[in-house]
Amino acid sequence: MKTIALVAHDGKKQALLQWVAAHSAFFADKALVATGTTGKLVSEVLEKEVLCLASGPLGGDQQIGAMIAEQKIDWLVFFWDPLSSQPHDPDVKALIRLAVVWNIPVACNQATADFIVHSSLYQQDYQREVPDFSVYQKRLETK
Ligand SMILES: O=C(CO)COP(=O)(O)O
Repeated sequence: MKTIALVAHDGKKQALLQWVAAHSAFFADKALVATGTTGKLVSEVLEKEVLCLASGPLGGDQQIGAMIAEQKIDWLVFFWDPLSSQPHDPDVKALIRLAVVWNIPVACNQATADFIVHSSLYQQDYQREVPDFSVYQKRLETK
């Protein structure tokens, strides 16, 4: 079963909930993980169990990042708010960075999230690339 992580900043929660509700059938056979407040709301909307981690500002983004590094998350939907500053901005960046490092699909807006849901590529068994850390090592050696 695929595991999807869902996260939304306050200014984007309504957009995420509307998107989730519009795709409720898609989520029927998916395991869901989310930051605290997002997870509670998604669970109410979908009437489905969601693993709710800590709230974002209290470490929830970092917890999801750790799960990505442990290869427990198949894709990330993160509706971050580009119009408000966040006290935990370093955590937000770190989460997006880990999604890129581990090459999981990451959607930061509804258009991209729709593409992922409808992607035929995603219907196939998605082959996750293991990051090549030798690149980082070489960079360190040339410093
Ligand atoms: O702040 C968040 C992500 O950076 C979201 O946290 P909540 O889901 O707890 O509101």
